[in-house]
Amino acid sequence: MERPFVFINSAMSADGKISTKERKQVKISGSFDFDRVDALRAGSDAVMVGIGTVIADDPSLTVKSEKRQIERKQAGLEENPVRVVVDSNAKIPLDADIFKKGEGRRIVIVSGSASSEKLRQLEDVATIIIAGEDKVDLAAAMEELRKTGINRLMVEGGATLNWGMLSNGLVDEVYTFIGNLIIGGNTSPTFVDGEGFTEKEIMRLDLFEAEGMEEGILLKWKVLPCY
Ligand SMILES: NC(=O)C1=CN([C@@H]2O[C@H](COP(=O)(O)OP(=O)(O)OC[C@H]3O[C@@H](n4cnc5c(N)ncnc54)[C@H](OP(=O)(O)O)[C@@H]3O)[C@@H](O)[C@H]2O)C=CC1
Ligand SMILES: Nc1nc(O)c(N)c(N[C@@H]2O[C@H](COP(=O)(O)O)[C@@H](O)[C@H]2O)n1
Repeated sequence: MERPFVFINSAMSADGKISTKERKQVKISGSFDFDRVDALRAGSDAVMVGIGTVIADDPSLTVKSEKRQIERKQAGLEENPVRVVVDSNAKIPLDADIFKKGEGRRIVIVSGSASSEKLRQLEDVATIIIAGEDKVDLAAAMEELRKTGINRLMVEGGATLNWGMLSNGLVDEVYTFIGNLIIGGNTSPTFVDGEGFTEKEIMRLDLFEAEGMEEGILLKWKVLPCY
C-alpha cells in the first residue's frame, strides 16, 4: 500500500491533555510554537483533522504567515495545503471555517453511511472521498490521498483520530509540544484516546529531538514498527 509520509503534531499539557473537559480549543503553547506549527503546515501537502476537532474548535487550518503563503505560491502551490476532514457521516457544517477561510482545496473523507443529500451539498465546497462502510477506513483513505498527489500529510488531531491513525500503523513521526500546565479530568481529551493498547500491543517510539521552547518542551519521535 502506498500512503503519504504522515506526522502528527499536537500541543499537550504536562499531564497529556490536549484540551479541557469543555473540549474546546485551549491555548497550551505560545506564539513561538504556533509559528512552528504554521511552518509545518506550509511544508505539508495536506493538513488533516477529525470531525470532533472541527465541531469543537472550528479551525481554519490555513497558513497564517504571509511570507510562507507567498513562498508556496512561488513554488507553484496553492496558498494553503489541502485541508482534509475525516467525517464518516458528513456531519461537517457547510459554514465551517475550513470552507470559509483561505483559498485551496478541501477534502472531506466520509464512509458509505453518509447521506447522499449532504454529500451533494458538500460537493460545492470540497472533494469527497468515500472510504469504508460505517466508519472511515483510514488505511484506504491514506491510499486515496496518496493517489491525489498528497505525499506529506500533517495530522492535527484530535484525540480519537490520533488513535485511529496510530493504531492502524499509519503514522511515521509524532511531534508533541508539552506545556507548563496541568488540565486533569477523566473526560478531557488526551493526546491519544480511543480504545487503547494492551500491554502486548504497546506502541514504541524513538526520540530523535528534544528542545526546550518557551515554557515547555518540544519532543520529536519516530514511530517504531510493530512486530
Ligand atoms: N492541543 C491540540 O494540539 C489539539 C487539540 N484538539 C482537541 O481535541 C478535541 C477533539 O478530539 P476528538 O473529540 O477526539 O475528535 P477528533 O478530531 O479526533 O475526531 C474524531 C472523530 O473522527 C471520526 N472518525 C471517522 N473515522 C475514524 C477512524 N477510523 N478513527 C478515528 N476517528 C474517526 C469519528 O467521528 P464519526 O464517526 O462521526 O466520523 C470520530 O469521533 C477537542 O477538544 C480539540 O480542542 C484537537 C486538535 C489539536
Ligand atoms: N500547536 C497548538 N498549540 C495549541 O496550544 C493549540 N491549542 C493547538 N490547537 C490546534 O490548532 C488548531 C487551530 O487552527 P487555526 O488557528 O484555526 O488554523 C486547532 O484546531 C488545533 O488543531 N495547536
